[in-house]
Amino acid sequence: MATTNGNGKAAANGGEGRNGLPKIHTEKGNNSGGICHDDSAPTVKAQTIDELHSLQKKKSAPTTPLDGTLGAFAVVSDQERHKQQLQSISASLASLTRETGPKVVKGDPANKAETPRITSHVTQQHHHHPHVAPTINVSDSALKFTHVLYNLSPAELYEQAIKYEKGSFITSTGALATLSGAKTGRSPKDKRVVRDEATEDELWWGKGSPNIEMDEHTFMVNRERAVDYLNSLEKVYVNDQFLNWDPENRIKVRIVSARAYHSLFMHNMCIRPTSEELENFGTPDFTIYNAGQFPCNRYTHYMTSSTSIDLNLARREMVILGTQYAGEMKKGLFSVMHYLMPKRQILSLHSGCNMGKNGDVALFFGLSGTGKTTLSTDHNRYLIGDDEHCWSDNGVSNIEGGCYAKCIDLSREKEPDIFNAIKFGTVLENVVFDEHTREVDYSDKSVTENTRAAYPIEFIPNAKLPCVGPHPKNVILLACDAFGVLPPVSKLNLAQTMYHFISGYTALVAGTEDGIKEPQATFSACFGAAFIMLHPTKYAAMLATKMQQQGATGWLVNTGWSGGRYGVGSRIKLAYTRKIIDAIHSGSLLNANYKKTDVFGLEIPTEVEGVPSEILDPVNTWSDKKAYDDTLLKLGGLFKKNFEVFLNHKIGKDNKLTEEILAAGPIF
Ligand SMILES: Nc1ncnc2c1ncn2[C@@H]1O[C@H](COP(=O)(O)OP(=O)(O)O)[C@@H](O)[C@H]1O
Ligand SMILES: C=C(OP(=O)(O)O)C(=O)O
Ligand SMILES: [Ca+2]
Ligand SMILES: [Mn+2]
Repeated sequence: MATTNGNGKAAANGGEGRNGLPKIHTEKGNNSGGICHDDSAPTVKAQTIDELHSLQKKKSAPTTPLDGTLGAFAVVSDQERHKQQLQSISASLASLTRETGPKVVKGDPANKAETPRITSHVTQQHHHHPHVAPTINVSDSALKFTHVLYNLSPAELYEQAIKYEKGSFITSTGALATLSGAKTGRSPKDKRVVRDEATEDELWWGKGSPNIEMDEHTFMVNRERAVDYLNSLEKVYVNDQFLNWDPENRIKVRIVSARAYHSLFMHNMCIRPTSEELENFGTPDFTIYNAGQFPCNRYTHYMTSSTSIDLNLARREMVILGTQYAGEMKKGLFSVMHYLMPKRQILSLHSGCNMGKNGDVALFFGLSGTGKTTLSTDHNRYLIGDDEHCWSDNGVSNIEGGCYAKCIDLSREKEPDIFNAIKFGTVLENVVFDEHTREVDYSDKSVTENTRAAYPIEFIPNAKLPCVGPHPKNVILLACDAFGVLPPVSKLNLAQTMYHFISGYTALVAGTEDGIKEPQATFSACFGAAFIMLHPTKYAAMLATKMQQQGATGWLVNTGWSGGRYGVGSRIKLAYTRKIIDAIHSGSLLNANYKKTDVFGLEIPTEVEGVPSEILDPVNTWSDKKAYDDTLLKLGGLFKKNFEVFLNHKIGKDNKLTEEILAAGPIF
């Protein structure tokens, strides 16, 4: 027998121990006879290493109790349920051009000890036949098993990601750092929606619409491509989860994906079923096939790149090819809700939402990066959700079960709740970290500026669970104005609220891209045109009705520049914006003194507690007054031009409101 010393050299095990030192003789009993006892506890009862390992894991408790007289019945129905579950998954993965669905089996193929529990072969009559004789309808793909990793836990998904997915690491706070591949943001130009008999009349098509058409056949081509890709893999991840905390309007979603990263992302972002709800899940209302590693075929009709995100409302399916950016899944499902909910007279909102101790609810509308997540995550208020909500006759409900925060320049001081939510279970996308300590450098943009964290909403200490609340009292429109001419806060009347809601203004800043020398205005109807499915005026009319009914107040908050445009002035301090938001919540801003601005005709307060009064009217902060006037008129012109397409649209049935909205824009 030989031991190895610190230098990797074998040391003779005679009178010398490690490093050639004499062996330590313990005093225990008289018979120690030169043997070193470093552990006096009884030894583990295992004959082999495998046996030892098997002691580590105990079976998860079954959700159906197996006791008493119901025992036999429960066992049968449990088994039956598992069989139905697998058949349902096999049906999801079925090729529609060949005879059979894939044989699916639960569990990791790497765990050889796990014998296939039930196999399911969708369209074949007999289920247990290990040797399928190939027929003319069966290709080789039908001969293999597709292993299904079904609703794995975060710990299991961590292990999968770290073992099998390059770029997966545990950070110093326990989050799972991942890479989303070549795409680090959404690809709106690659979104396609099936235009059929029903949707051609229902949906918003044409100029300005996010819905770029494709036909049913092309969808099926891409669907088959995704399904074949997924079935060609050794294993796929399947998540069965819910959307919408309003129990009457809950939607069951199934996400089939090839990466543990995607599975954990959706685990965090959707509503997590209890094990009992999962047992009785049944057939999903909507299914995503995420084959993001596999490109679409550019010879396919309607395809203009190797990325395609395809929505088929009739089939209740979405196919993702050629992008691994996880945000496509959550925002894709949001589009689906933007279609389904208005059909039920429920307004879907691209907004954050929180509630004060007294039950006052605020909505935060805004485009990407304007502050929905940051400002709805407020230590003094209950978080209902950071991004997607429904407003029904009963109040508001979050669509999701998690948050998706931007991480660029994240700091513990400025955003403590988000910072602390980045722990075990959280997916951290595209961040850079120290290779040894695994401490994340949130200022590093080497991979992308759009670094993100996805965490379950309960990681925020004052989350409101269940994520529902009463009718909103304040509707806050966030615009990150890189021109620096919009006031930090303005109080809006209903017509102005609708005008700005339909306009959906924010600005993209220049600097990161070559050639762009000045900030670019973006107008995105309903502060989320990329996700709406109906014409913007449909959502606007619903919002107007609801705000009128509830007497909610509209506000426009500029979270962008002050004291000059981008490059000259600076971004309004988050601390000031928070003070402004506090004053809106408390009601103190409602009763402040106001004056009206030129051009946009906005009501601005003369004082807000904790905010220097001189910044409240942007003209005061510009040293070059001529430049201010020119920039203000320039932005006013951009608003006017953008609104032209809405001039011949009526907002709901109310002629008077429509006229008021048209008059609520800039006047010069
Ligand atoms: N005055 C401000 N108000 C809001 N956010 C600000 C402000 N100044 C800087 N920020 C930063 O802007 C970003 C807003 O992003 P986020 O809240 O994720 O937007 P959204 O959820 O609307 O996409 C955060 O990184 C935040 O730290
Ligand atoms: C995830 C997104 O949402 P947001 O930036 O609004 O948080 C997105 O637009 O891709
Ligand atoms: Ca029709
Ligand atoms: Mn957000």
